[in-house]
Amino acid sequence: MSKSFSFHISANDGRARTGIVSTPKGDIRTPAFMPVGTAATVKAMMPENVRETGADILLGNTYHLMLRPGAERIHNLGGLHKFMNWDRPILTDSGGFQVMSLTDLRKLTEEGVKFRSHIDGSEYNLTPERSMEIQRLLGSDIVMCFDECPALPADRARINESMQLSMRWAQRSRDAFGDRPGYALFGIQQGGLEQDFREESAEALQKIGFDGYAIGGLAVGEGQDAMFGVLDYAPNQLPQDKPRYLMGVGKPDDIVGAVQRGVDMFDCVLPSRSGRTGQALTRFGAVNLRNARHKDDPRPLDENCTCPACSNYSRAYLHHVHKAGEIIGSMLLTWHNLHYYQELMQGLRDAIAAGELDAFVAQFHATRAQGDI
Ligand SMILES: O=c1[nH]cnc2cc3nc(NCCN4CCOCC4)[nH]c3cc12
Ligand SMILES: [Zn+2]
Repeated sequence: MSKSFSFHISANDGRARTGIVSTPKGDIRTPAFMPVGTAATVKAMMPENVRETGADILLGNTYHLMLRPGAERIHNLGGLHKFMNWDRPILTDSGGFQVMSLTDLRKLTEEGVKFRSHIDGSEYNLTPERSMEIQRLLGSDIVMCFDECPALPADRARINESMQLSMRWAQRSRDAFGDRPGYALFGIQQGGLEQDFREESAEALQKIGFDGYAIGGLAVGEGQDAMFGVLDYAPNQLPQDKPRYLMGVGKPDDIVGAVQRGVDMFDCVLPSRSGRTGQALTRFGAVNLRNARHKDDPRPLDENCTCPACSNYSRAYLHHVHKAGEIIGSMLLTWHNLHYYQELMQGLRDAIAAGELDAFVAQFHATRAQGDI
């Protein structure tokens, strides 16, 4: 186990890279997908089973945990790893994005964001300094800067104003984080869909200096074409020897396209959230198990998948338990979806290492074009 935080790239294929992020809590194979453990749990999954799907790292949400059960409480109980029984790396977001997307009553100033809890209405004041303190109390291994992610569409003036604020907050986050060997602080690039603002943001972040760099401000409704348009240049604006993390992404084809463009780390609620709604994410694309066409189907969801859902149950059973609202329905499809995502990441890592990414991507799209039979 490494005592410090480091990133080693073992192979490149075009702009894509594969490697290892080493942390004192364990290694993270990249390209990596981080399951989202919002309220100290990856919903419907035991942590040992999340590990079984192949996850090296989880994401925790500062906003949710600060409201309930509280950062000081988790700290006093031994920290988030002990609290949720996950002893490998945890990345926590800074809370800013959730405040803006989950609360109505809020006030944004230079200082930070004042808001009322969506749970009990109590008032909070989240600043770069408080966000760093919360993530330290949680024991997060990779801490995210406190930033502002502007809602799109927004005019250039608004995007620039928001990016400049986020850069000032990045400096305050860096100053408040302090010197914590073994723990990492990632900066977050902003700038909307504007290449010049993103360049300016990347330069500002590099001047401050971070252990990794996230690409923020995307997956906020701009659509895949616009997102890929930004990814055609944004990863290259960031240091090539540090991890690049695309926040909130995404669907399997989003991830494949972003890996091709040089992104190393991902997080998204999609595989776990859709697992609870009866949507399976497979090699063939999305399959809605609530659809009546599965009612009498004795076949597995995917005969090539080795997850418990595909190994031991029929489509008919998955259809039944989702229609009946049985808890096992969420368990099985969440497990399958996370297993599929990790299998996709492993396939990408292997393809990059073998210099065969183009062939892998062609096969990925060809299989999806067949659709679900
Ligand atoms: O700039 C950002 N800064 C800090 N956190 C973020 C989180 C983010 N999450 C998304 N998109 C999430 C999209 N999800 C897709 C699945 O359904 C729920 C929403 N975009 C994001 C941007 C940022
Ligand atoms: Zn499966």
